[in-house]
Amino acid sequence: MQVSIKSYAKVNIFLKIAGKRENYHEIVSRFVRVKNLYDTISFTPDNETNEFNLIGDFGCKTEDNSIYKAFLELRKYCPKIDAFFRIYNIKVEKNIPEFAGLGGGSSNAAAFLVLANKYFNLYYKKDKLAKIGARIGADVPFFIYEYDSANVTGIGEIVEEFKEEPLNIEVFTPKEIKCHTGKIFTNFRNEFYKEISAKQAKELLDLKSTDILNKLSIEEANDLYLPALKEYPNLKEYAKQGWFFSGSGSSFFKVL
Ligand SMILES: C[C@@](CO)(OP(=O)(O)O)[C@H](O)COP(=O)(O)OP(=O)(O)OC[C@H]1O[C@@H](n2ccc(N)nc2=O)[C@H](O)[C@@H]1O
Ligand SMILES: Nc1ncnc2c1ncn2[C@@H]1O[C@H](COP(=O)(O)OP(=O)(O)O)[C@@H](O)[C@H]1O
Repeated sequence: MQVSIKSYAKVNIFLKIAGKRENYHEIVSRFVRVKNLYDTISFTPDNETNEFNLIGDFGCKTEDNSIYKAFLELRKYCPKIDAFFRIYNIKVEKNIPEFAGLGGGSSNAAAFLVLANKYFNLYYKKDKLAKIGARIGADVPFFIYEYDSANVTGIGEIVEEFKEEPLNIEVFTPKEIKCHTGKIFTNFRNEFYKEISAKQAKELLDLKSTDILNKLSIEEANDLYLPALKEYPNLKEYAKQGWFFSGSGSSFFKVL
């Protein structure tokens, strides 16, 4: 019986905005899993609290944790997990930095759903798990599908596998800069707003990740880079030649 799972980080090879949807923005993006950066989530049978017990080095309260939110969503479909998680802990070995544009919270929620689906023999299809996951965070559906590389559109709910050779990605996260996604989108909307055309979007979505990075500058690849730089000017110090910016930051990455 599988009792643990790797919860990978992602980077956005490119991230363009295609429009507004209420308080959110529609994205056009290539997501790639980072195979050498992951948390490990395990179910361990030594919970003596008789209540939901999440163990790990998190920067937020359990009630705000994406894994707890995923547990609450899944419990609506499968009430028996409530009793199970009074006896079992959820233990997380945390390696992915938070507020880093690496999708750690979303990845953890998705990994929990994928592991629970197997552990409890639920046999939910990926599409159903992705719909459950989308209620927790925009990037959760991508991680549910477990693709190495995918085109992600909408507000993260449309995920299409992109077949390409596996990429070896190096990530650098400036420790002292914690990027707040909401604030960066607000900057984008107020001062940097632009939309990618359907034609430009298709061109990027069809290109291999390495070709995209050879073609675009850091500013061109990620529409949130300049709004992030406005909010956190120190980011500039880390923007070395050949490095790109992931999500709403603060991580930079390059393909080795
Ligand atoms: C833009 C991405 C790309 O991967 O950035 P990172 O979080 O990885 O940096 C993600 O889709 C982010 O997803 P996630 O981090 O789940 O965003 P949320 O917490 O749901 O959103 C925080 C806030 O950012 C804004 N927001 C978020 C996503 C989106 N597509 N449009 C938005 O305008 C909204 O104001 C929202 O209230
Ligand atoms: N399991 C989790 N792991 C990491 N961060 C989490 C988790 N659950 C909730 N969060 C919260 O999510 C926010 C940052 O999300 P995260 O996914 O780590 O970064 P980013 O959105 O930059 O990719 C923070 O407020 C963090 O405390």
